[in-house]
Parts: sequence; C-alpha cells; structure tokens
Amino acid sequence: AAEGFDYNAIKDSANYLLDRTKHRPTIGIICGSGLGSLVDHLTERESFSYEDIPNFPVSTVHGHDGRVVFGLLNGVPVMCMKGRVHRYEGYPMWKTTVPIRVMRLVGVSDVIISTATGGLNRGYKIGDVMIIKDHINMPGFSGDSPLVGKNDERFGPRFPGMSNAYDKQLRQEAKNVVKEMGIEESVHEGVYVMLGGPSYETVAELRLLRLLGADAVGMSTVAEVVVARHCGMRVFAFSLITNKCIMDWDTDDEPLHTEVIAVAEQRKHHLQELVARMAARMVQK
Ligand SMILES: Nc1nc2ncn(CCNC(CO)CO)c2c(=O)[nH]1
Repeated sequence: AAEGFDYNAIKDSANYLLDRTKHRPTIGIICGSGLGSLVDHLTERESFSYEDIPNFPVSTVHGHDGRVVFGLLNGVPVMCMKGRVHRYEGYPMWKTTVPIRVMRLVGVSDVIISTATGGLNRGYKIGDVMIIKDHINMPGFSGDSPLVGKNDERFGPRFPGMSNAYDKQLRQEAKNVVKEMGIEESVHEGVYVMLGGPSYETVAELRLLRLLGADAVGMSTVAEVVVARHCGMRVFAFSLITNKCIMDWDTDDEPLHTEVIAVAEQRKHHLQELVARMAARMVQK
C-alpha cells in the first residue's frame, strides 16, 4: 500500500505513552519557535523522547531533541510537542502531522499551535503576535496535503470542511486574554500562508502572497491544522512575527534563521502567558 497513515502504528505510539504516564490531558500544545521552554513550567512533568516512541517522526536537526511532555500548566493537564518535524526536512506531509493523530488517540480534543512567521502585513512589527483566523494551504493547492491517500473513517470523513478551521469562539477568548494581559497593541488577527520551504521567499513571491491576502508566511502549521480539524479537534493557533518580509527589490536585507530564534527568545514570556491563559479557558470547554 502507498506510504501513509496507519491506524495501528498511531495506536502503538499512543499506547506507548498511555502506558507510561498517569496524565490524561484534553489539551495539546505544539511548541513552535519560542515556546519550547514552556515545558519547563509544567509541574508533575513526564517527558518522552520522540526517538523512544514507536513510529514517531524524529527531527533531523541535531540539538532539536523532540520530546512529548505531559504535565500540569497552572494545574491544567496538557500534552506538549516540544520540537516539530517539517515538510522541508523531507518528511511526507502526512508524517509531519503524526503528533496530531497521536494526541487524538491519547484523548486530546483541543490543540494550541504556535509558529514563527515572516510578517507580510506592513502593520506588523517584529515581536508582534498574529492570532491566525484562517490559512492558505499553498502546498495543498498542488495536492501536497496530509490527507491525500486512503481515508481512515476512524479519524474523520473523506472530504472534511475547513470553513471554521480556526475556532471563532477561541479567537474571541484569545482577544479577551490579550486585553487582560494589556498587550493589544502588539497582537493582530490575520491569515497565515504556508510554503514548503526550506528557502525563504523571493520578493516577487512575497508580493504575490500579499496580493492573495496573506498577512504572515511560514513553513508549518497548516498541515497540522487540517489533520486536527479532520479528527474533530478545536484549534487555536498563533504566529510570532520574527521578521518583516522584504517586499521591494532594492533593499539588501535577508531574513536570517538566527533572527527568528532571537526574537522568539525575547517574546517567549508573553507567548507562554498567552498559552497558559488560553489552556485554562479551553479546558472549561
Ligand atoms: N520570510 C519568512 N520569514 C520567516 N520567519 C519565520 N518563518 C517560518 C519558517 N521558519 C523556518 C526558518 O526560519 C524554520 O522552521 C519564516 C518564513 O517562512 N518566511
């Protein structure tokens, strides 16, 4: 059979974890750039290396030790994915979303996804946060979707809808949290577009993406959201704007991955506070 999801393989991954942790979280957290250290704040932490979990994809980037971390975030049981695998590493799209399906079989019903992005919207500053209200699945346009291939009804339907992918109620909750935190001036709401990467975009591509209505661009998140919605999870996702995309030909700026990491490091406290407050609201259902 063509390579793709296998229910029993996902079940084995989930059972490996269920047999080794006492936690039964309903909230999942994908820690994108800047959020990894969130796991240090969990109490009653139980952590498992991606390498030890059967059938789990492992990051090929050394020093990016991927870990599944269970624990309590201000008392709320959560299951965190610290470290992501990306399409640009050469994994098929479906494989980059295996953590979502494992979360589902562990019992997670809501997922918080964070990511670093380049700002296309000229009103965004480096270090700002964009609550994702919708996405453009550019790889999906050419058929590179995590759901291509045999559909497993035990997860979801053959043709899932994506019209409310980014839960409206959770976005409203997030705006309330942002007000509580007093950071409204650096938080926006916009459209995320995914490209495959690993190269950053040309100026012509960035101008096209802006014309298409995208406010921020990245190389992840969209496939995870498609798979999360396919299996009925609620999704809250946000981007950290780590650099402003260069939109004209005569500047010689160049986006640098080192900048991405540095900005994430600077803003991690606000991001972690946002996630903790959202998790507390989401677990109330
Ligand atoms: N122009 C631009 N700026 C960005 N800053 C972060 N990312 C998300 C991609 N992050 C990669 C490389 O930094 C690592 O996963 C991007 C991007 O895709 N494009």
